[in-house]
Amino acid sequence: MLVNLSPAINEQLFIKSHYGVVIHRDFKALYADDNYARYFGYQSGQDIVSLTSLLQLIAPHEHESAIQAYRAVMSGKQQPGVSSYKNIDKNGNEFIVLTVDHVIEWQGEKAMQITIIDLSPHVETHRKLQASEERYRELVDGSIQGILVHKNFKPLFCNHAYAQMFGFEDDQALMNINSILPLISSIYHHQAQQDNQALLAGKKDAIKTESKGVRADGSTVWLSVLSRPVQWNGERVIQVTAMDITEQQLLRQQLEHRANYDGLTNLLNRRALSELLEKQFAYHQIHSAPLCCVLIDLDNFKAINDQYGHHIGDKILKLFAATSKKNIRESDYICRWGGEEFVLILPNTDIERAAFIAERLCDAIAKLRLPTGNGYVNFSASMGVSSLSDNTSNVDLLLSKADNALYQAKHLGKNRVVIAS
Ligand SMILES: Nc1nc2c(ncn2[C@@H]2O[C@H](COP(=O)(O)OP(=O)(O)OP(=O)(O)O)[C@@H](O)[C@H]2O)c(=O)[nH]1
Repeated sequence: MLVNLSPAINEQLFIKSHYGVVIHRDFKALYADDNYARYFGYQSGQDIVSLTSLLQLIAPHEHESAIQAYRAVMSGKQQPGVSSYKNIDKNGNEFIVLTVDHVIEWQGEKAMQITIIDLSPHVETHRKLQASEERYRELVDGSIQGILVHKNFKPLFCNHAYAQMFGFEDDQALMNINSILPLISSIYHHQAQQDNQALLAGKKDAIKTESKGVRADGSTVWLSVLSRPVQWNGERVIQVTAMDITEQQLLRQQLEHRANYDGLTNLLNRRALSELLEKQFAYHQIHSAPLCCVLIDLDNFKAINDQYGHHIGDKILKLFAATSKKNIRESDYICRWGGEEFVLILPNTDIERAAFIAERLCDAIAKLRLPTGNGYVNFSASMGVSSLSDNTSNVDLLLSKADNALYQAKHLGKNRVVIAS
């Protein structure tokens, strides 16, 4: 396009412009406005006109392409257009400008008019955005909460805390994996997939869960997780915020264990068994299924304690517990009822079978020999067996029937099993 412009019009048009304009022939400036001059650190357009060559303002490695483009456009081989150049100001600082070329007539001859557009406001905005992204990154990286963004479990972003929580060397190592599903314990996969779909479909705003994670070395980590949908490069994806609650979880498990298990024998304690017995009793009554209970009392325990000491008494209690566990099924329950008294619960077991199990345990106990500092010690147990029948209306009755049978076993000479009548 050939545009005719007089120097006066040029002056009026460009002097207050946000663009800088230069007109040149073979890179010798014929005219430059003050804006153009200022981009390059000069005072006025006249300073540019005084330069030997405009190539001084272009990065040396771009000289050749600038010259070729000039020749092609001036000869009509190439249409004038928009390009970007790396320019150099008076102080040697490099900056990138957008240039728009026009072929014009200047004082009767063709010349090249270049309008340069100052990209610095955009560059500044970009720089500020980058700075704010860096601040965000610092904030996120400084967070003790693990933060991860994923799309259908493919990681898009994660902070140091998240990578560390899962035992990765750094966040990049975690970002290299294709899916975070292997970092979730398999029993939680189905739930994780359902939650992911519900969040992406907008059925839920956020989901808070506790889940078990698998670290890079295969060990487990307990997490409190908040998942919510976020926009990420124009896409709806999931942001996960996770807290490592392994310590709290272990503490909770320990407290739960302490509340339900006896500290010495690690058998269920009386409180836990009372609850369990109520449930079993109701279930077996409803389903008319056989349920038996065996009350067990170690014989002459006071004498053992007196003769060998309390610590040997404790060892016997532990040995009894271990032996009992070996002699019952997984579905049976053994509990320390108190002192040297124990209760065995045998679900879905009729009285004949229960008597057989009790006899077998009684024999096994009687055969045990515990070494002490003063030779070996033998011990025995007496047992009373009761079963759920039509006239057993509650748990207490089931236990008291077993207790009566146990009393008879003691009365008959101990180290024996008596079945409640
Ligand atoms: N070592 C030890 N002894 C305990 C523990 N709990 C209860 N005992 C003791 O168990 C003994 C039970 O004594 P008794 O109730 O008289 O019964 P026994 O000596 O076994 O007599 P029989 O039941 O008639 O055979 C008491 O001396 C309690 O101190 C315990 O945790 N460890």
